[in-house]
Amino acid sequence: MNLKTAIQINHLAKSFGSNQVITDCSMRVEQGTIYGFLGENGAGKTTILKMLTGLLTPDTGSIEILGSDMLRNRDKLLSKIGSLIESPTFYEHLSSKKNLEIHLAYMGVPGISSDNVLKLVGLSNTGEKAVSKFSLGMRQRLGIARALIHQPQILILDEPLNGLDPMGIKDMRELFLNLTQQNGMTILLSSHIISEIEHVADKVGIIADGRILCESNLAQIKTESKGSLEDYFFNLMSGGKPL
Ligand SMILES: Nc1ncnc2c1ncn2[C@@H]1O[C@H](COP(=O)(O)OP(=O)(O)OP(=O)(O)O)[C@@H](O)[C@H]1O
Repeated sequence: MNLKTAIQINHLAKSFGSNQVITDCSMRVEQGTIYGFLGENGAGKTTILKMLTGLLTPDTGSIEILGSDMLRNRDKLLSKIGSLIESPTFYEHLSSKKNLEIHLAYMGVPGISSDNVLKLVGLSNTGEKAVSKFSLGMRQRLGIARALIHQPQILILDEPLNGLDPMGIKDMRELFLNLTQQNGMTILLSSHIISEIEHVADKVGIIADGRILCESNLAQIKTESKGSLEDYFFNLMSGGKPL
């Protein structure tokens, strides 16, 4: 099946001062699929996800989202993206529902009801509780809810499973699979939990020292490397050859 492209980045580079952290990175994420983005600490995952969501500007290279140039059509494209990058910030004194309603009003689109999206992420019972009293996992769930409420076509999630308990991780796995399979959403997510990427991803991209080492379908990795994604990842990190 020939799937349409949701995200295409070409030859992206980014430096902070004299430190080049992203070098000639190209990636392709197909519509309606889950792309798992793996790499060690400091490899450059967040920097790429920030460039995709307009939080950083690349020095060179291009980003196309849903067929449009991100750098030229940033505002229009941002309404089609939901994102959770690093620790989300909220209006701490307000409830989860109020936080979501403010975000939806800011996005200026109809979206889904805050009650429905809170149910999706398992936060229905938080009522009037201020976000300042939320645990790390609850904040992460609310961050995912905020990424979803305006019904984006693309979700970009940087380590969304951080702080979630085992049940929360399982719930999110099911939510991500449902969002792609039932709503046709495209999800690009980074995680250090390789087994979680293995559970949900259609395609995997691995980055090291700011360079994409490989981009392959998970099924192909499993068949051709004759092992788990974890084996493949560790082998690559120790200098093994990509597929
Ligand atoms: N604002 C910044 N100023 C200077 N250097 C930065 C900045 N942001 C990131 N870096 C550097 O860029 C490199 C890549 O960082 P990045 O956060 O993208 O990695 P990562 O793969 O997301 O890591 P982690 O898994 O630890 O979150 C690191 O060397 C980091 O120190």
